[in-house]
Amino acid sequence: MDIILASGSPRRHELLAAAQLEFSIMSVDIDETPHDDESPKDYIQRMVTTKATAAVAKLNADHQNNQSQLSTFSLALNIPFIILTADTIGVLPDGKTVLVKPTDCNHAYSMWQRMSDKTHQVWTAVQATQVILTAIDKTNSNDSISSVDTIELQVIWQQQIIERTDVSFVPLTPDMMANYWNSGEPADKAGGYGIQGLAAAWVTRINGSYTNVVGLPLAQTLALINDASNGYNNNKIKLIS
Ligand SMILES: Cc1cn([C@H]2C[C@H](O)[C@@H](COP(=O)(O)OP(=O)(O)OP(=O)(O)O)O2)c(=O)[nH]c1=O
Repeated sequence: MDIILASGSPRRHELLAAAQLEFSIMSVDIDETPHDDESPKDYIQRMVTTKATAAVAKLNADHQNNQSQLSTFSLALNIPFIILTADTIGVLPDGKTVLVKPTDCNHAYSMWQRMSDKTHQVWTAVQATQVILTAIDKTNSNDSISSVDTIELQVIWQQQIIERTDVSFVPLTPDMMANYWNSGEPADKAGGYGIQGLAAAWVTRINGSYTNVVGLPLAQTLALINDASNGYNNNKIKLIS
């Protein structure tokens, strides 16, 4: 089943490629600001759902404007495919504080000081959204002239997983934090660090999936993709709308 990874994360591209899966890539741009007092679970589920909705809307809009990425993805009518979206956050030991990408140096320092010499968690949510390209009859019942059928993506199934990994840090000194910020690596990463990069020196141990920390729990994502493919093939999936 064709897969579109709706993500701008180079780490996610690399991880899915490591699974030797064929997939296409598109990016979506959404507001990732957490709501006040939003729980980590509510936030991360909202993120992957919003990214999936934005991806479907972008593909439909491009198609309507005849700039169809659908043709780019050579998607066929009535053949389902999967849109994968993901979101990674840090969660402090209080179980409530969400750690996203740092807005600036001070924000990074404030997160790191609360992670220093402690164990936090990294959560990644992944959503598989199965869509199908269908011809929609837009006949207007108020007049006898039916408009030309249009082709639209319809969601027929979606499922989310959330994977959690414990990550323990060494005590962080001001020099360690300053040097790391100046490396430029923290800017585009949840919690302001990359375990696969220079921050590997900060990690004493993890408990759980390593790829989940990097941004895509690979074994679990492959199981989700299989669920979607097998579900459709075994006619377990009914059209949602
Ligand atoms: C904790 C951690 C996060 N990250 C990255 C993974 C994600 O790319 C990023 C979390 O931000 P996300 O918003 O999850 O992802 P993104 O904005 O990079 O990409 P998109 O929303 O388009 O899918 O942090 C690492 O690379 N290494 C790490 O150790």
